[in-house]
Amino acid sequence: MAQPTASAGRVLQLDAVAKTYPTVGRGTIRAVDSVTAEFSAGEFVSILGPSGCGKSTLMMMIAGLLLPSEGRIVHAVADGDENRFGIVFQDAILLPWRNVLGNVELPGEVRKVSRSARRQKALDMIELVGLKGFEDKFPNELSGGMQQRVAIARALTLDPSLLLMDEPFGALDAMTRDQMNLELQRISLQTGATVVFVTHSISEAAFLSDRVMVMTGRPSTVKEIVRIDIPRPRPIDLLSSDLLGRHISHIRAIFDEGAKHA
Ligand SMILES: Nc1ncnc2c1ncn2[C@@H]1O[C@H](COP(=O)(O)OP(=O)(O)OP(=O)(O)O)[C@@H](O)[C@H]1O
Repeated sequence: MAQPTASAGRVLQLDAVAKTYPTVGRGTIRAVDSVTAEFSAGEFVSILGPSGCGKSTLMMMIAGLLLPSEGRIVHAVADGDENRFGIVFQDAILLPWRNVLGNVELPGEVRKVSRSARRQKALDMIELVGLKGFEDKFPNELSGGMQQRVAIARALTLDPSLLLMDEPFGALDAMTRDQMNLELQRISLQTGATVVFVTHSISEAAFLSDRVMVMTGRPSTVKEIVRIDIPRPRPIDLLSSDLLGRHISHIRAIFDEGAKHA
């Protein structure tokens, strides 16, 4: 039977997606409730919501790692294209016994990409994330920010059309986080990948995104989608500008209202 495809120009559609978890002896937990949204090619969209509202659950469903209880998720890419996602989590989750090059080459190895092709791609991605010269280092020789760069390089190595990032910079200090935001902006524009980015940080979401999906408290649904109509790339000092400040205040008001929904 033919699979449904996303409408023209869309790489991803969520139609009334919901998730209810069973629990042991305590009934069920409704984590996500009727989320409907569309994502266009090359867009950077943040999912912003209070702690525990169901952001990771939504992300896992988009990645196909968890089935929705209701609704449907439609990807525009051909069915069976296993390279469509790159995923980056809060922890870099690198293999400690492999060096940077070995970690970045791993997805190519798993997919049986030829040795020379996967090595060249890994070297290109290592350069893209600013780690040229660190190919032989092991994870324990790298800072948290550098480890996350390796995780991003690894996620990009199969040319995903969709990059899913679940609080990738949540564990980093503020200055490293600003720097990583700039790097991610550059990388996303350079690769043209659609990025879906989960964060708790209103300013990070506003700075990086074309659109910010503000979620309510649990069960999480879309409170409002805010468009940030400032051309990308954006300089880091935009963070202290009135222009972005107005967007941040607007999002904060929606966020505070949505959190009460819990
Ligand atoms: N496998 C599971 N079984 C039962 N409940 C779960 C499961 N996974 C998540 N939950 C519950 O679903 C709710 C949403 O969890 P989720 O991790 O998606 O939220 P989140 O917004 O990503 O949280 P955080 O902001 O803390 O990262 C939480 O109440 C959580 O306890």
